[in-house]
Amino acid sequence: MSLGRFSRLSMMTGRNVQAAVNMTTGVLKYSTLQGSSSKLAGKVAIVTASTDGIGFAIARRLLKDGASVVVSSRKQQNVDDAVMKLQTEGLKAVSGIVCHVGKKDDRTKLFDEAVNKFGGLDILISNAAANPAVGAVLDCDEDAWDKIFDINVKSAFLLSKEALPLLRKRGGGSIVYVASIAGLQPFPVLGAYSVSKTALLGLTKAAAQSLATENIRVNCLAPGIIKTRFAQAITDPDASRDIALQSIPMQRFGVPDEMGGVVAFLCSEDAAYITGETIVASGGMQSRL
Ligand SMILES: NC(=O)c1ccc[n+]([C@@H]2O[C@H](COP(=O)([O-])OP(=O)(O)OC[C@H]3O[C@@H](n4cnc5c(N)ncnc54)[C@H](O)[C@@H]3O)[C@@H](O)[C@H]2O)c1
Repeated sequence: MSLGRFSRLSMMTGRNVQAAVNMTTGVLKYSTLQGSSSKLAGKVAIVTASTDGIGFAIARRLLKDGASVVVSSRKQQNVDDAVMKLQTEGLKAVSGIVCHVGKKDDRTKLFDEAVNKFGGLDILISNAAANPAVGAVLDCDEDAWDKIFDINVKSAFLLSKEALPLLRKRGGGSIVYVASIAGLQPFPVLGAYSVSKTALLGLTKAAAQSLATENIRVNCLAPGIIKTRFAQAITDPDASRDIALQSIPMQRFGVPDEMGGVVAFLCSEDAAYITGETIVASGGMQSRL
């Protein structure tokens, strides 16, 4: 039967299921969206900076696994485009709102969106990051240092704090910080950024300890070099690409979907006994602290 004879209906019984009806026979045929499961069915997630790159891939994977997801970033147009793109893929349980993670009002609206659209919150993914300074850590000027720590660390801390009442209401939940392999082994040219990511490893452990008895798990993803706009300066020019590839045993850069899979695992029941951990996904790049 050719697909052309079917009209596609999305969202029949769940977010992971595509339904197609044969217009001649009226017979309904269901198929599961590629790479999807229902491991996160009934869960509500917020992903910051999720209209592009790793954040978008995380949002898409959580949706495919059955969660309802609020996507966000600083520009309304990017939010609208991301929501449209996901809905076009049949992932209808998505909502979007502008959120600059450094602005309290925006964070409040982000949480309100999850509550108003989907009834609560189970999963917080803190993914936003800024890096206005390139160079050795002690060459970083104060303004750049403050911006890096405001966005990469303080916002992750505040988002977690503000999410707690909602997670507690649901009897538990999952928080995942997106750090970097540079947080374990500083990149010389990303000095201050690397230190900010090291702080997230500490926040993961400290928050996980204090929330462990409340069924709220806190974990961290440390990506290696992943092909996104953020990493273009490394992955695009021939010279830097070749040098970077030499440091990766798998001899290739990661792709955002590979990060989405790790985060979805950390948020799922498969990771029910995992908290306070950082998972490095780097193609084997050396990582130590
Ligand atoms: N791409 C890589 O190689 C790589 C490696 C390790 C870690 N990471 C981390 O992964 C995460 C996602 O990065 P990416 O590679 O997808 O690049 P990206 O540029 O798509 O993601 C970073 C996002 O953060 C957003 N952002 C910056 N300031 C913000 C603010 N105040 N409020 C809301 N959003 C803000 C940016 O607009 C951008 O969309 C980041 O935390 C980054 O540090 C990326």
